[in-house]
Amino acid sequence: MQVVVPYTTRDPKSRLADVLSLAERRAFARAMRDDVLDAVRAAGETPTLLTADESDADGADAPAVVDDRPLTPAVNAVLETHAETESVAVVMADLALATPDALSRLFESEGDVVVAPGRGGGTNALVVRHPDFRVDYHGASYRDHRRLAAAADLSVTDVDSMRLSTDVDEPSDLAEVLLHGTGAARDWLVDAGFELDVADGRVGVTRE
Ligand SMILES: Nc1nc2c(ncn2[C@@H]2O[C@H](COP(=O)(O)OP(=O)(O)OP(=O)(O)O)[C@@H](O)[C@H]2O)c(=O)[nH]1
Ligand SMILES: C[C@H](OP(=O)(O)O)C(=O)O
Repeated sequence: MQVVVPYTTRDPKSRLADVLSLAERRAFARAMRDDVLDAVRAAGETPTLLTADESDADGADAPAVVDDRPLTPAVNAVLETHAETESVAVVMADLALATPDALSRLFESEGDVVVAPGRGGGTNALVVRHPDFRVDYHGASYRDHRRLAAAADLSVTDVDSMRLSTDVDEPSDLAEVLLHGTGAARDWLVDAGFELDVADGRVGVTRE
C-alpha cells in the first residue's frame, strides 16, 4: 500500500492564527506531521510525504514527493500514478490523535473507497482501491467523496474513529490534543504553555 501524507508549511493552520504566531503554527504543524508519520510506521506501513516545497520535509523521517499545486490536484496526481497497481491511502498530517490501531483499522477496512470522515465535513483519511476514483478536497469533501464514488459505481466504507475524525483546525481542537494526545504535538502545546481551561464548566484551553 502507498501511504501518502499531504503536508505544507505555507501559512499552515491559519484557523489557529488568533492563538499561535506563524512560526508557532509551523512548529506545531511539524510536530503533528511527525506524530502522524510515527503512527503510520507503527501501523506497519511506510509513509511518503506529499509536500508543496522540498523544505517541507526537513527533519522528517520519510521520503517526500514535491508537488506545488493545490491539495486536490497534487493528491490526484498520486492516484493517477499509483492507484492502477496498488492501494493508496491519504492520511492528513494534522491528525494529532492518530494511533497505529486506528490507522490499521482504516488500512484493513474493505471497500473500493474507505473514508475516515473529519468533524466538520472533511475527509481526514482515505484508502483508494480503484483506479477511477479522484479526490475533491475542501468544503463538505466527505459528502463529495461519497457522491464521486457512487457516480463511479464504487463501494464506500466509513471508518468510525474518534481519533481519525479529530483534525486539528480550530483553537477548541487544542483541548482534544491536550486530553487525548500522547506524542510530539501534545508536548509542543504543553511546552508552549497551553493547558486545559475548565473554569466555566466547559472545556477549552488557556495559555500561561
Ligand atoms: N502538499 C500539500 N498539502 C496541503 C496543502 N494544503 C493543505 N495541505 C495539508 O493537508 C492537510 C489538511 O489541510 P487543511 O486542514 O485543509 O489546511 P491547513 O493549511 O493545514 O489549515 P487551515 O489553514 O486552517 O485550512 C494538512 O496536513 C495540510 O498540511 C497543499 O496545497 N499541498
Ligand atoms: C482537506 C480538507 O480539510 P478541512 O479543510 O476540512 O480541514 C478536507 O478534509 O476536505
